[in-house]
Amino acid sequence: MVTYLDNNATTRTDPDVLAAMLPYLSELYGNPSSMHSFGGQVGAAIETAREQVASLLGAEPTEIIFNSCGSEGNNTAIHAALAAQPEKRHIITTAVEHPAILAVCKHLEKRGYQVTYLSVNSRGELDLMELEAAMTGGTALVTTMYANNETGVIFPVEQIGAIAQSYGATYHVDAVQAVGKVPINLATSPIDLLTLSGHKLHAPKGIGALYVRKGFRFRPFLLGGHQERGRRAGTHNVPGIVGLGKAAELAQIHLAHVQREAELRDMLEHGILTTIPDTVVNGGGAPRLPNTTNIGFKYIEGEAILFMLNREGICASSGSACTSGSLDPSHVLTAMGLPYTILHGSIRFSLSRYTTEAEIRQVLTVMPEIVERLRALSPFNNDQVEWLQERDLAVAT
Ligand SMILES: Cc1ncc(COP(=O)(O)O)c(C=O)c1O
Ligand code: FES
Repeated sequence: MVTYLDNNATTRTDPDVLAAMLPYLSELYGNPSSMHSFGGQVGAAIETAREQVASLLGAEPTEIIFNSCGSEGNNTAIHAALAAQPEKRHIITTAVEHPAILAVCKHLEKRGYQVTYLSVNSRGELDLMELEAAMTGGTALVTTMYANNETGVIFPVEQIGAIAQSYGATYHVDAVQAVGKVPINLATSPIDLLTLSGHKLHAPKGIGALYVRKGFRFRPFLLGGHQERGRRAGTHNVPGIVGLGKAAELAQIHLAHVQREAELRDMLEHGILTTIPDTVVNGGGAPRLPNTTNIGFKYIEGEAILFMLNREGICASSGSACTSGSLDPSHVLTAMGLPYTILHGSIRFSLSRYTTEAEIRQVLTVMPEIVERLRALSPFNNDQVEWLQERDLAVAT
């Protein structure tokens, strides 16, 4: 068994979710769009799932569109917001978004759109004055994450939405990391569009949903059949949808106990910071998700720590799974203006409701020795540490 502390990359499918899905992978294989009642009974299960997801978000079932993943939700939301106000050609986003937002924005810049990338401070927080200053009558869309996948830092979405609304811009929130970890009530919020992804909340991979506020002039992204009331073509992923519904129901129950995850996360942070010198929690001073910690270990490479942890059966990450194939430092930590040694020596632990105290103790037992060994081996000998400290100072100013 592994000690799995990479839940922001993906989560284990809850056994109850799997059990709810199984009939739809076997005997209940009908197509919900068919005229016969064999397919129709499957349609009823989809509507139950829609209610379950809506309930977790404080939304109405008709405001939920099922799709394939968070990336699809983000692409669709940007497309829909621009189509709703085609005369407006300006988008505001942040420098720390997931690639499923940033890559779309880069693409749109090539197509003539103007994109503003809001900066963050060293704690990963936005400056709402910078947002206000960037807003114009030509701003079609403000799109920000709810919580950052690498640091867990939470953005003030209600305030951002109020500003967007006052300029007549659509507000989209990438809530892939937030749903199931913090309470969300869309009934009373200025959010127009919101993305979620099943595999981050104990449903399987390949299922997601987009919330579209009632009355929003929505244009579909995938064209074809009339599924999802003409808003997303493609035969329904019935088992995935049923699983997402069950996962949403369980997440709602779990939200009441999420404090336990925060306590284990704090225990991990505190243990590392007090036993290992030259360590820092990235985004530590900001409001954060209860399950995430991103810790910088100065003078060593994050990848080397991950390698050593892996040999102990411990799964962590150096950032988002999408970009971890590259050795470039994280764009999120870079945007926070962190010094060179932290940029290269940071790793993320992300917990879930399955995380146990014994697992946290295991990490706390092995970590000091791993860091000590790597620092002893580090090409940054003491002279270079001094050189790096100078470089950090130069970068920080
Ligand atoms: C903040 C954020 N947005 C979007 C995504 C993409 O979700 P999916 O993997 O379902 O496409 C992720 C997943 O890593 C994420 O963390
Ligand atoms: S989709 Fe986000 S890390 Fe891969």
